[in-house]
Amino acid sequence: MDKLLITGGAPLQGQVRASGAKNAALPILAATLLADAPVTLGNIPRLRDIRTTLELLGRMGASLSLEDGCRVKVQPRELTSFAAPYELVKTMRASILVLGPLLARYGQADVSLPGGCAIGARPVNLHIDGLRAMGAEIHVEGGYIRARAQRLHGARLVMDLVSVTGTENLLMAASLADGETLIENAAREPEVIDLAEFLIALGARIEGAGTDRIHVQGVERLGGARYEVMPDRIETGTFLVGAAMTGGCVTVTHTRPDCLDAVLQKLREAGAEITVGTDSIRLDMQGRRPRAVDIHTAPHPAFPTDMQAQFCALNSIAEGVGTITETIFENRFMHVLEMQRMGADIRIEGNVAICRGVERLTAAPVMATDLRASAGLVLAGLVASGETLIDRIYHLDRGYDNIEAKLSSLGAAIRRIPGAGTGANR
Ligand SMILES: CC(=O)N[C@H]1[C@@H](OP(=O)(O)OP(=O)(O)OC[C@H]2O[C@@H](n3ccc(=O)[nH]c3=O)[C@H](O)[C@@H]2O)O[C@H](CO)[C@@H](O)[C@@H]1O
Ligand SMILES: C=C(OP(=O)(O)O)C(=O)O
Repeated sequence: MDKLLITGGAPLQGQVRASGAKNAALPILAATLLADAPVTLGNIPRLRDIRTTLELLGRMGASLSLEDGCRVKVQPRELTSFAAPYELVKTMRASILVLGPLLARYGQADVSLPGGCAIGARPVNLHIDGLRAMGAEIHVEGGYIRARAQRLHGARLVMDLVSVTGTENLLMAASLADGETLIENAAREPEVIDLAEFLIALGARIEGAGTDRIHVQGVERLGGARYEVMPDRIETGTFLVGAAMTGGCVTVTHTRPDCLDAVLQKLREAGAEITVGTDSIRLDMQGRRPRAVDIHTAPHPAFPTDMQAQFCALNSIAEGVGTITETIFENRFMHVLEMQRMGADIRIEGNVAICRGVERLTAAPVMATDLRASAGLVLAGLVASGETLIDRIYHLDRGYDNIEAKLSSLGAAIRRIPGAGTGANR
């Protein structure tokens, strides 16, 4: 297994380009199952989850080709399999996203219960309940969701709680269902809007994406389209936090400032000077130490849980005390234990982490436990004195496009140490 070795101390300086968003690219790739004409997708990030998804769709019989590393061409073809097998999707949460499209277009799906980051129980009851309300027969047995439907029909779906992939699955299914669907208490995440815009480009009739009430009028067929995936707001935010923690100055280009309001607000509170352009964000810390901030994660447009670990890292070296309240996932403080090993003064009380900033973290061997925990540890390593060795970075490779090259280009001393049989990890 590959590891990352980071020598802390260098301020991040310069310009870095945001990649396409993992959490938009994955549902959009799943949605190509709905199209009956060629699709070309641009701005696909180079990530392990993307490769897994391409392999999954390929094994089902879909014809996909990856060009220049970031463009995917899909030719319409009848599928030969409607299964997402456990051995392939066990590492990836987003595999659940093929359920809605397979049912809506082919009337059958056998999808392994998804894996992904171990940050909580993460049930998929809302996906299943919604599809049942649209006429599907669904059994969960042997770790698989086995679903069948003649043709899905529209329904009024009231989501018990806000679910991003739940909303996305139901949105895709409703696009080809018979009649009208209303999704109430829908997720408002920008990635849901991106998926809706892609579906609309294919010919879907969707109104209200980005609000908590999405209205879909099912159509008979969906055609082809060319579409550019939105930039990754979480990757963008991660680089900005890195700049804030190291007292540096970084401009992230090819990004979407409008999707990062809550994060930018917290960075300003931490003392950063932020300049927003049309598609760029510049953060200048002018060598200052950040001030600790209070964070409360919640569905968009509130503060994203996927930025929580990075702000935990920031608070760990900030001036003062900051509390972090995690309301989305019940087990998303795994990074705290590792940061404590680096000298962070963080106490966990239920779903609140109370961080008292220390002057300096000290390097230690640490273990990445999930994707954003890994990102938090990388940021901690950038400011720790000495050499931090991060193990199990396959989590990081699921969601960050070449993070060590991008951070190196900003002046960080970071390098990958290939493990035995390497290359396969990335
Ligand atoms: C691939 C992808 O886009 N992943 C993102 C997506 O995950 P994901 O879509 O899995 O997260 P959800 O929005 O569904 O989860 C929110 C909460 O709802 C619960 N829940 C969800 C579905 C369900 O059927 N039943 C249920 O109880 C979950 O356990 C969690 O506590 O949104 C999360 C919340 O912004 C992000 O952290 C993930 O990066
Ligand atoms: C939790 C995440 O990913 P996933 O839902 O794919 O596990 C994430 O992107 O932070």
